[in-house]
Amino acid sequence: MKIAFLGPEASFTQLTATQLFPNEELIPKANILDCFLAVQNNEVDKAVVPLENSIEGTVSMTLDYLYQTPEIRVEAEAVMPIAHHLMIHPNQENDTEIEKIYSHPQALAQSFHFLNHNYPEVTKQDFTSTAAAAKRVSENPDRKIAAVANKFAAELYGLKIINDNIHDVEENHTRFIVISKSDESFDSDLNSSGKKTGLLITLPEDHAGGLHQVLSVFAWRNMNLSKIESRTLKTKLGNYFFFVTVVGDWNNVLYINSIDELRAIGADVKFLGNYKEFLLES
Ligand SMILES: O=C(O)C(=O)Cc1ccccc1
Repeated sequence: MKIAFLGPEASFTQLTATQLFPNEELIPKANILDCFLAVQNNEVDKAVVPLENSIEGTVSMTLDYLYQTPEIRVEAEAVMPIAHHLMIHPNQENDTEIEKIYSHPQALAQSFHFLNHNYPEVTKQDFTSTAAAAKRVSENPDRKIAAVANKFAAELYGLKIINDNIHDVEENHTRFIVISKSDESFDSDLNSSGKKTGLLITLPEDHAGGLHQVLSVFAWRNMNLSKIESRTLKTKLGNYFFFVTVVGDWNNVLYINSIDELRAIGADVKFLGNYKEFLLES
């Protein structure tokens, strides 16, 4: 089986994909869209992409492509502890005046206060992943640049860690999803905290109590929501869709009928799947 992931090697997504799929062929992709396209074009069977972080929140690209690619579903979630380190090329002295710091925007945001306090004048530049940033630093031994990435990236790309554990909140976790076109969910012996269901909901038309009506479909059935996030529909300022997750199995008629009731009140619903949440170790 082929599994795409947000690469290159030693990205946090690869660490996650390796734990979920230790015996499968893992294929690095340059960005999150390419992971979705690889699944859509049947180049791979599944892909692993980041969905949200406990400090920085949702990875909006992932939500957007879930919405924009109707045939793609979610097979599993995996939550992984995240530690960021600042690293430079070993040719550079430890006290080098760093001129630029590269990383994934989520990693720069998760380390914002540290970087702002210790490297206030240094330009921060977004990269497609932490590992891509580390790789770029390794390819430029003469430049005064640094990357925010994990310790495996430091090791793989031969970089020297000059500040470790620079994430602003010690408790830092990222949730990843496994996407595919399959209706089946992914199972494994890994630690799991249980099942949940992902839904994408668009409200009928703007009217008072519209969102309340949608939420009441879940409330009277005693369905517990663990996340609700609005995201722009990109049609017009002020138009949104909602990403909702419901705790538990999807095996009783009350839960199953909730989709019909949502559609009956005029909402558009995409069922992303009923899947396990796995808890990984770094
Ligand atoms: O950039 C990476 O290595 C990723 O896999 C995305 C990411 C970035 C920051 C925290 C968790 C995941």
